[in-house]
Amino acid sequence: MKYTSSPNFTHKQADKVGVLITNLGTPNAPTKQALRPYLKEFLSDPRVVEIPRLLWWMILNLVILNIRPKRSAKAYATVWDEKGSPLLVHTQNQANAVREKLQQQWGDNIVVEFAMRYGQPAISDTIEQMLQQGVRKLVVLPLYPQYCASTTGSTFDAVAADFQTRRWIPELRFVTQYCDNPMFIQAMADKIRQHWQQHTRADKLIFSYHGIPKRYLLNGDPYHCQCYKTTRLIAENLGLSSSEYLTTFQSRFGREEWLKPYTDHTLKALPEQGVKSVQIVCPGFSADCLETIEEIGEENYQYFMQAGGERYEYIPALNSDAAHIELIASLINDNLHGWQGQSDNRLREQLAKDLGAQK
Ligand SMILES: C=CC1=C(C)c2cc3[nH]c(cc4nc(cc5[nH]c(cc1n2)c(C)c5CCC(=O)O)C(CCC(=O)O)=C4C)c(C)c3C=C
Ligand SMILES: [Fe+2]
Ligand SMILES: [Fe+2]
Repeated sequence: MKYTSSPNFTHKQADKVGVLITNLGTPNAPTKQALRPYLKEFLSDPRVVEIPRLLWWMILNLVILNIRPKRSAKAYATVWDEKGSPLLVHTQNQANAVREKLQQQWGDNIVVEFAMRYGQPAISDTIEQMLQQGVRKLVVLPLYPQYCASTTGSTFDAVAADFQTRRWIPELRFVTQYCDNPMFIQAMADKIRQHWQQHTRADKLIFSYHGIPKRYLLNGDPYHCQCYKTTRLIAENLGLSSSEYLTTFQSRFGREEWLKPYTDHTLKALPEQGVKSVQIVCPGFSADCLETIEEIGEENYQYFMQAGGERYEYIPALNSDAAHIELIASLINDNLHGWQGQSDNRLREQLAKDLGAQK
């Protein structure tokens, strides 16, 4: 059979609304053996590395996958704890909290799950599980505040690839970005204010976002623009003047030029310019992960201090903060219009009765 069917379907089954929260994904363990398949899946995605396939296949398989797994495993080992990868743990906690909140509001006709674009739990397995529970309307919310083809676009590809295999696809709503959502901006600004209250302010506030190749921006990706918009709105909310903050881009991969200014270069240069204390915040990451805990919290801390810096603080991601859960629930509620009512289910119940009566 070309298309998968819906074997458990009965006419009596109530239609459910599904909410699928996604993030990037993480290896199963901080080991070379676990890093290899994870990096292979991630870096084979043509949305992530836009290089002619044959050339990239050779570079990836003959060079990168022989070097990077060991190096990355070492980095992951520094952030891993007894519960596992921070990204997985935070995403799981976010989904649990959002589920509790939305089910209080809408009852158990709403199904909330999370999945990862790469690794587990996989998007297609999770969609399958949700459809088995009777989900006929699906909201997908990738937890990337700024749209990027490599992350958000790729998540859409994974959902679409799953649908291509199905006979009966659900209704779909897909959130592409929330870089300027007032609740997001407020939550980020409040997080920074709370940090200031506990630690006082530093000379500069640095907004560091994950980079992408500059070529993607020149080819029309809105990510760079949306990162700057997020920074501007948070800075306005905090009443900062332009000399009090900077936007930078971290986590370069490969040799080509990425979005500038680079976070590491900036931090190495600031002490010489008289900036001895900095606070770093990463509004592109909805959960703390390797790139914030290790790269910003440890690696870049070393660069700044070794260059003559005196004080360096990382302000954590929103993770499962109450304001973040409120924001996520609100983004979902914005996408439930016309879906939350009981009318569909009443119609279905009526239909089931009618069919019963015909027998
Ligand atoms: C937040 C948005 C992200 C963008 C944009 C992004 C682009 C991007 N990333 C790579 C390569 C790697 N990224 C890695 C880790 C990683 N990346 C993001 C987010 C974005 N990436 C997150 C949240 C994480 C952390 C995952 C975790 O498990 O904690 C890695 C793996 C680690 C390593 O080996 O360094 C790679 C590789 C590219 C090429 C890219 C291009 C657009
Ligand atoms: Fe990345
Ligand atoms: Fe990194």
